[in-house]
Amino acid sequence: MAEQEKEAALPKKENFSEWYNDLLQKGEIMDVRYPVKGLYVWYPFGFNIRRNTYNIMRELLDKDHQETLFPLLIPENEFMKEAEHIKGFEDEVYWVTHGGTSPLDVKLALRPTSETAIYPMYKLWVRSHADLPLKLYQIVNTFRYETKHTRPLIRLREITSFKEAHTVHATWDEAAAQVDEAIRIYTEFYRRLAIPVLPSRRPDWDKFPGADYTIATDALMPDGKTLQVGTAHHLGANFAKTFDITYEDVNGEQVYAHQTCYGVSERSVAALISIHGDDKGLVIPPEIAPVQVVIIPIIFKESSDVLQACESVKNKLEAAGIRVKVDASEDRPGAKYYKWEMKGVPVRLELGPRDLKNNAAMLVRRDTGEKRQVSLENISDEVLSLFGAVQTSLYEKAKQEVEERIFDCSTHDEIRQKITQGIAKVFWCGKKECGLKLEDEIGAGILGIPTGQEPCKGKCITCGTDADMQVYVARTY
Ligand SMILES: Nc1ncnc2c1ncn2[C@@H]1O[C@H](COS(=O)(=O)NC(=O)[C@@H](N)CS)[C@@H](O)[C@H]1O
Ligand SMILES: [Zn+2]
Repeated sequence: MAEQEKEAALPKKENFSEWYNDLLQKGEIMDVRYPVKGLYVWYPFGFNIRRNTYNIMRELLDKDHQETLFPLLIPENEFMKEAEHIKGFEDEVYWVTHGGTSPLDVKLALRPTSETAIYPMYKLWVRSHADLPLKLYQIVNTFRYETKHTRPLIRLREITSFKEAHTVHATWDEAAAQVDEAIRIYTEFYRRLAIPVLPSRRPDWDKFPGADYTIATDALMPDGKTLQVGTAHHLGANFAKTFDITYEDVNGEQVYAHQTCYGVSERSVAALISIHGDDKGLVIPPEIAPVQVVIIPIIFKESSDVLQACESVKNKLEAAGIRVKVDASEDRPGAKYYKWEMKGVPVRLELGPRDLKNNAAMLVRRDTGEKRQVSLENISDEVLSLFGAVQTSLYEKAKQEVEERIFDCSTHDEIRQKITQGIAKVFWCGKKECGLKLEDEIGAGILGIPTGQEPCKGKCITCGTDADMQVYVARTY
């Protein structure tokens, strides 16, 4: 990568938008200079974070899903089969109309999501109840001609890391259970990234096109807006009827299957950068950090024994499976601290001649800045247990920040005021006109009905009749 040119300092995190955009560059996550709007380029360091992040997703899914890969191009006749789905995507889909200079007889959609690529094949693959449940996923790029403000990692026109799972079940209830399982998997996936998420059922007017209902997981970003970081949809038999996906049940009857689909994108990386980062730059949870420990030799005149000691500590840590780097470059130690703090390396070890004598090092924790002398005796165990402590501390800190920014509100003014900081919880009777009226009143959306909510009693904020649920209201990305 080009030398760290002397550039302006990273903006303070409280100027979240500028901080975020600048950090993508300074943290070598994504280069936004690609000459097509909404398309961005992963730096190798950022791509390494993406790889570690999606390895966790694969670990969780591979327990009872299988990964596969479907074509990118979808023929118009397939894409246009499911009416709701078309309505939801017709303004966003990119079309390929030519092969070379010859026009195609059937124009081809670039997948915005893959239902209409996969389900014609599911029709061929699903024959009997013995084939069910079928649980496949793929991690691909998808294309959506987003007309709202595009943003790297948050709203792209080429979604580079679209993990989409598509499952087929014998009954509506089994598909419903799978939607719950998908949300459980996402909640665990985000816990591993030290990100607390809020699962909620989207209001019907906000569900996925062609779905019976949608449950989403939202993360609360530092600017008080929520980011939809994962969604699970119960598709009922809607697509099965459109694509004729039936199976022979135990009585030899042909029965329509019931389906789900659930997706996560690189918004997962956007959320971890945004929630854990600070004024010095990235703070990366150890499990997904490309470099987990950086060793900085503190060299005076004589250097070989210090460098040797750094190398032996590196070998020791690597033997314990830790991703380590010794920065023996010509930079001053201070410049090195700045660089690796910007890149969010969880642990720094400073090793000088004095430390050699005591077989010790100065250990600096990136997330809290805490510095302490540690013995090099069992440095690997020390560092590994510290990783656990950092993970827990990042998660607890983020969880507390969310809990402090969910507010019970009973008036429109209160909601308007509180959603500048976070999420409002208001009573709603569940009637659509009340919900839409509320959204118009405050100029923000009903995020959803929190899943697993305790029964509660109150008055609908719009019509004043009895309400037994409180919904989240928030500004969203
Ligand atoms: N333009 C975009 N840029 C980045 N991420 C996006 C974009 N659009 C959607 N996402 C992410 O992708 C997830 C799944 O997208 S979705 O439309 O909600 N659902 C589907 O497409 C279903 N087929 C499940 S895979 C969303 O929850 C959101 O986190
Ligand atoms: Zn009402």
